[in-house]
Amino acid sequence: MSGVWGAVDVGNTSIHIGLFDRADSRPLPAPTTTFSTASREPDFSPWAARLPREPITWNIVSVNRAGQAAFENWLTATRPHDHHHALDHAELPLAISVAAPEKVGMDRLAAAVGANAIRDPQRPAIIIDAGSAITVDVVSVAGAFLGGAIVPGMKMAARALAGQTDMLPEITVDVGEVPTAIGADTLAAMRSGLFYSAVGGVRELIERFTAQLNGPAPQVIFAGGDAAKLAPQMPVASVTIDHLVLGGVAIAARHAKAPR
Ligand SMILES: Nc1ncnc2c1ncn2[C@@H]1O[C@H](COP(=O)(O)OP(=O)(O)O)[C@@H](O)[C@H]1O
Ligand SMILES: CC(C)(COP(=O)(O)O)[C@@H](O)C(=O)NCCC(=O)O
Ligand SMILES: [K+]
Repeated sequence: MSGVWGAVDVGNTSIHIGLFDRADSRPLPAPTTTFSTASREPDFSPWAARLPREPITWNIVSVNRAGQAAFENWLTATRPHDHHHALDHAELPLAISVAAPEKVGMDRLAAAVGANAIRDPQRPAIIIDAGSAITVDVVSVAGAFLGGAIVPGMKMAARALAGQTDMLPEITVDVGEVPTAIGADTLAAMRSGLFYSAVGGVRELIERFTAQLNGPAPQVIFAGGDAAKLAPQMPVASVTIDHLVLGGVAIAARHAKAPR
């Protein structure tokens, strides 16, 4: 058995992969190596040379079946001695207080596992995973996943504007760019609308979740490709943890009864 395990987060934009040291006993383990590739037509080859020779066991959370199949096929073809396992909600060390836990995205649940490992146990947490979609979710003071909200991500909203109009082009909202609110041309107006509607949406959801929880102030935790754009715009303090989902997967692997 190798001293590392692999964690894989298959989202709708990216496949994020991390290697974890099995001896990492921190509440939220951090990957020693990470690699990301596009979910659509992923290319794992740049990474293959960096993997140890010994067989690795991979735990996967996926919300994109084609991306998951591409990873599993690559593994079978190039690393036939490795094992892979797609985690199920029931395998997570997490109470899931919704009627249909099997329907919740495993990335949302793995992020909740990660959040539970780092939050103040006296406070609930609000988790914003700003990826293809922006999910804003809650774990209670007791650590249970309560659900949340799902919003189109900025890139998705930009594609929708371009795809469903005649005159609007497809634009990107670049990292580090804080648009002028009053856009003086089409592109500037789109940039403003995409950015501030995402900012405002997340802010409103944080406020409403906080009011509904009606207890100690929630801790706010950001993750995902657009976290760096959104977190600085919030009126509340937050932390951004890039490896929240992968770390949650590593915790699940650590808690699993059978050695993986
Ligand atoms: N280099 C990049 N490639 C693709 N998307 C990026 C990049 N940098 C930031 N993003 C933003 O991050 C989002 C995807 O985040 P990610 O966490 O990879 O998503 P998912 O978990 O859905 O796969 C995109 O919607 C886009 O706005
Ligand atoms: C909400 C999501 C699309 C987010 O996916 P992502 O942005 O990480 O690619 C994904 O978690 C999903 O498909 N969830 C299933 C439905 C649910 O969570 O209720
Ligand atoms: K997401």
